[in-house]
Amino acid sequence: MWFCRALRRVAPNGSRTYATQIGDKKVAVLGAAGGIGQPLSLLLKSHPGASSFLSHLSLYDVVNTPGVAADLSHINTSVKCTHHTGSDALPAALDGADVVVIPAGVPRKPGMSRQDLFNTNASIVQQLTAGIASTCPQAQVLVISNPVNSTVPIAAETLKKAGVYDRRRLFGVTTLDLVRASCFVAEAAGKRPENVHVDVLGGHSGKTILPVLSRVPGVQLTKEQVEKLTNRIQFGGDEVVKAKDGLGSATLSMAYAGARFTLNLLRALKGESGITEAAFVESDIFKKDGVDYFSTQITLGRQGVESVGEVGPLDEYEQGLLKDALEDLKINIKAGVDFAK
Ligand SMILES: NC(=O)C1=CN([C@@H]2O[C@H](COP(=O)(O)OP(=O)(O)OC[C@H]3O[C@@H](n4cnc5c(N)ncnc54)[C@H](O)[C@@H]3O)[C@@H](O)[C@H]2O)C=CC1
Ligand SMILES: O=C([O-])CC(=O)C(=O)O
Repeated sequence: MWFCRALRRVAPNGSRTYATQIGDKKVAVLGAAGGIGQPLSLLLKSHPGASSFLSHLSLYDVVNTPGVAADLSHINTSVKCTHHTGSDALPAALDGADVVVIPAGVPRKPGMSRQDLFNTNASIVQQLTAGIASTCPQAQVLVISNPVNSTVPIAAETLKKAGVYDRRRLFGVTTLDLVRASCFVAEAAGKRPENVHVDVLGGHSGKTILPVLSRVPGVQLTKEQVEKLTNRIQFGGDEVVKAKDGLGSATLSMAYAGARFTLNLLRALKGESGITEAAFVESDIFKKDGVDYFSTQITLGRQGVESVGEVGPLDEYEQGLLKDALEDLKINIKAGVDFAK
């Protein structure tokens, strides 16, 4: 499993240890004091193998970072934690960062769509990406802030304006959709979630989320199950928003998903090969349809995106879902591009 795979070694006596290599990467978390930022930072600081590739966790927010950093710094791993509060402190937070993770912005309340967050979060992502462009233009940028289908194009346009855009270094984090899909499909099929992999393509909201349930290894589902599960995966975020009843959206599962993506990227940047994750990245697959960003499985490497995977075979039902996904994606992406211009 990803959490234990990183740099683990089995000693001759059978005990499990972690490589003693010292990490040299700096990760900046922007929005570090928030519902996602805090547990995400905890998972990065406390991961048993993290100090083998991570040396510095830089915690940035507009409020409360001293407390988060003081608290995390009492965890006995070698990852250094620093805190930076307010926009004047952004350059110091980003200085020398190899990876920047952005969970800054407002979450949904019941009755809202992710696109309803656009007015607030678009300018937050734009401002933070402009900071990245001027301070750490070579960094890998992981956008969590919603609506991801629009905030990723905003980040791309902002980096392009500054002349530092490289499609290999910008990701919209869609990992939570795959994590959820594993849970829901495993539950329906009577399997262990750890052993179920579901490809989820497209974007990160409603109908733009396209779970490929026709090719889950070792799982056969009825038509009725497929339709029910597809809807549950597409609207899984709403379940959490409803359950939290006004107190926000998914934070803990998102922190888990964000940490998984970040740690896998760090392993790839260090030179480990064959690491794949899904992410919403610039992709040529549907450019002919006016959709410049799309999530498929990608291979990660020393420069970030090494190669973008195919969509693969889809059955008739999934082809219908794809058509709907592309329609919505085109609108969401255009909204982001127009805003940034
Ligand atoms: N990509 C995905 O799968 C998911 C994305 N999200 C999104 O992540 C975002 C954050 O969610 P939560 O952590 O629950 O929200 P939150 O409100 O708990 O935390 C957000 C943090 O961002 C900070 N912030 C606001 N403006 C900022 C700025 N200009 N610079 C730096 N920090 C700033 C706030 O002070 C706060 O600490 C939301 O937009 C949410 O919709 C949530 C779950 C899953
Ligand atoms: O639903 C939301 O607003 C948060 C989110 O993106 C998710 O949980 O997938």
